[in-house]
Amino acid sequence: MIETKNVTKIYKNGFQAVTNLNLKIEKGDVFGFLGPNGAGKTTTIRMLDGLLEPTSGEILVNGIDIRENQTEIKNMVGVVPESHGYYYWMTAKEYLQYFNSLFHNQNVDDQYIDYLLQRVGLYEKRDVIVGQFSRGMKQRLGIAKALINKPEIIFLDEPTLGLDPRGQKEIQQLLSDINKNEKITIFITSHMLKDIEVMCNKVCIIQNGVLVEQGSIQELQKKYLTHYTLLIETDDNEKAIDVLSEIEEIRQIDRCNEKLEVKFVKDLSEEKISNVKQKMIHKLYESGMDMKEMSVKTLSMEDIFFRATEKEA
Ligand SMILES: Nc1ncnc2c1ncn2[C@@H]1O[C@H](COP(=O)(O)OP(=O)(O)OP(=O)(O)O)[C@@H](O)[C@H]1O
Repeated sequence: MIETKNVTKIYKNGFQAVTNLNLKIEKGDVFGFLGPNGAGKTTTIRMLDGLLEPTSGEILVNGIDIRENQTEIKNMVGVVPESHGYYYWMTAKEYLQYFNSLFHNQNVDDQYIDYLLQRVGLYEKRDVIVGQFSRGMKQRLGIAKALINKPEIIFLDEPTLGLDPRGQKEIQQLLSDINKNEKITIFITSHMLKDIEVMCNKVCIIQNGVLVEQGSIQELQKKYLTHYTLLIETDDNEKAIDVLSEIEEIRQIDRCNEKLEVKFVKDLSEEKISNVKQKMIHKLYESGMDMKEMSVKTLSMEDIFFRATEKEA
């Protein structure tokens, strides 16, 4: 749906914020765009939604170069405004009516505006001025604004910034619902890695304007968790370390709070992994111990982010 080919942005002062970026966002994705401060995320999102022109490279939306058919692109894309984009003296309803009037081709009626207000949970507040809205309410209104032209994709730059945990969860839920029910593709930048983990099926990590990783969260977990690792708990973890260390397929055992992190040697087949697990249970049992808990360790988005960005730093 959106593809960038070698997109580079050099600002007027000569600073190169983005270098040869190749992104691929498919229809239906919730695409998480991550990177440390100053990595080039806002620069990229502004180029994708047409607010900033790349210095070189191409941005294709459904195969169309965004420079070639700006009106069509404008109708396909919804942008959630940054906080300073709000019109404080308008009511929520007037605000949406105003943005609707900007889309001459595709004017929708008041009923749709009411529907949108309901969709984002602001119908009861439709006649309250935006200046009196909390941050979370403004963010929800921004999402309604992005949906006014019935877009195929919406862009959000840090949608949960400054929201309390409940507000963050509400926005996560709203965006996930919009993706599933309205089938809208979502492109999101966030430093809240939990947001990304909960919502996104695909992520891209950039650093210093250069792409470091792109793929599904599962693909990245597989890539960065090089050794199959179990988290186990026994009734005597110290003794268990001695007993399990005798198993040749176990490479390392570390204490991890109440648990033990048991790392297997690399490249074991599924069958072999299953055998090793049996061997562990058996050995513990022989030594008079019980396996109280056993689970497979997976990497969090935070683990992946740190590993991906420290490699390049
Ligand atoms: N108008 C500009 N002129 C020159 N340099 C700029 C301009 N805007 C941004 N930059 C620089 O480009 C780099 C990337 O900025 P950008 O805002 O895209 O990063 P970001 O990943 O969104 O950062 P953050 O997570 O802090 O929001 C930064 O070093 C920034 O200082």
